[in-house]
Amino acid sequence: MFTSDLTKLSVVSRALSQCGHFMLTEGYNPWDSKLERIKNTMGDHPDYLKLFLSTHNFILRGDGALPWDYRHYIAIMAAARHQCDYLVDIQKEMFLEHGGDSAWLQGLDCVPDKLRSLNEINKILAHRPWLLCKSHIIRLTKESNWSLAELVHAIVILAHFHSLASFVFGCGINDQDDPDAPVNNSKKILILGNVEPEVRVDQLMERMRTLSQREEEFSVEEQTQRFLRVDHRDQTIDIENSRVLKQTSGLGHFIEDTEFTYQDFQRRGETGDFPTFRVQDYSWEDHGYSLVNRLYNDVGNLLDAKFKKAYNMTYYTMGGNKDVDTSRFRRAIWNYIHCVFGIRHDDYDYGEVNQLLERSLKAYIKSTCCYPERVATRDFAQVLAEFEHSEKVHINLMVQEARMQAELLYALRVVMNHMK
Ligand SMILES: CC(C)C[C@H](N)C(=O)O
Repeated sequence: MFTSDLTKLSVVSRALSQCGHFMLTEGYNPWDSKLERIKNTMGDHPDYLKLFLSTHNFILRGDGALPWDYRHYIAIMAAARHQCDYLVDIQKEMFLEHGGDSAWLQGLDCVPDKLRSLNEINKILAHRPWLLCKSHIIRLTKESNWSLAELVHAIVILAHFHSLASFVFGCGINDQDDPDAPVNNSKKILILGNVEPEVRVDQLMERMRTLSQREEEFSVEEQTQRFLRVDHRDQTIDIENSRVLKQTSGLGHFIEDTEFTYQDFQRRGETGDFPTFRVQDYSWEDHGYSLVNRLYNDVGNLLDAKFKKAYNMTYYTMGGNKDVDTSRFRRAIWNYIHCVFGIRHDDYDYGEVNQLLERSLKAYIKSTCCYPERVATRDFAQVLAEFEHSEKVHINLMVQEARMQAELLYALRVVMNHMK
């Protein structure tokens, strides 16, 4: 074993012992060997890992409205939406270990109606969270007997496992043993076509410097156009994604309506039915955080710490360069992820996204967020050739957290409207 591996292992075990607080459940070790891959990959970023484990253990093991078998089954439903057999297998084991009825593992037809009724919001939150509306909440609470506390717990588990599936596929954890592994009987097609870097790291750093010296102001109209253009220029990303073979998932019994997938923001704009979500009107800090804390113990604090860490984390490095202020690059990534889910930060100049994120990086990020099951291990290896491995993992952590926050923002805004 190399010294760097040993160092990594010791930070991972330190992080684990520090969050033991949530793990002390009699005779229970949630970290079976399969989860080693996630821990080792996240172990590049030990401060983040610690916060991730605290939340993960809390939503599965801590105080909360839902019984344990429900928690694991909901996790299975969420991971199955993205065909993530790696996470589904782990959660199936845990479901059985905690007294779950093995008949339920035959599929949604065999679970109580209450659990099955979550299928609709699982699907919507995973692929088109902007479609969620009050009537979904009313149906679940009135017809299917969900209390709001139970429902918010379920929503947090769903969002957590959808975004964890993004991390698992984005970092190539699902098929780590064989990068060309056939997934669900079909061969993955690489999302990144030509992977020659379009922008070299030194050019990128130069662009960041230029942007930070600039003091241009744009009209509101121009700002809106820039937001709309971010994704418009990259319509081909979706076309390429739709070319990827339709997979016949072996997990189809845990989900319904398998054809329902992400729909591009731009196309949504054309129908005009779903306006942009403006963070100024409903933000995590001012609204989501306190609402989730109110309905589900203190989970808001855990989530908040994790979001902040993922957003602010920096080592001031970029592809072998030191002392680099990377904040503009990281902000462009975070805001681009929100943008693909139709979320806009009014005070941000979206022109920066197109200047700082090359097309292949956008394709990789968008696919990891919206179609994680189509991302192959080779995509991780090939994207951003000049960057360090740990920097690519860092980007995947941002994908995971920004995506989770986007899902929660849509869901919690609807819950708030329902409570008015
Ligand atoms: C995503 C990476 C380029 C982040 C960079 N290594 C930093 O420390 O800020």
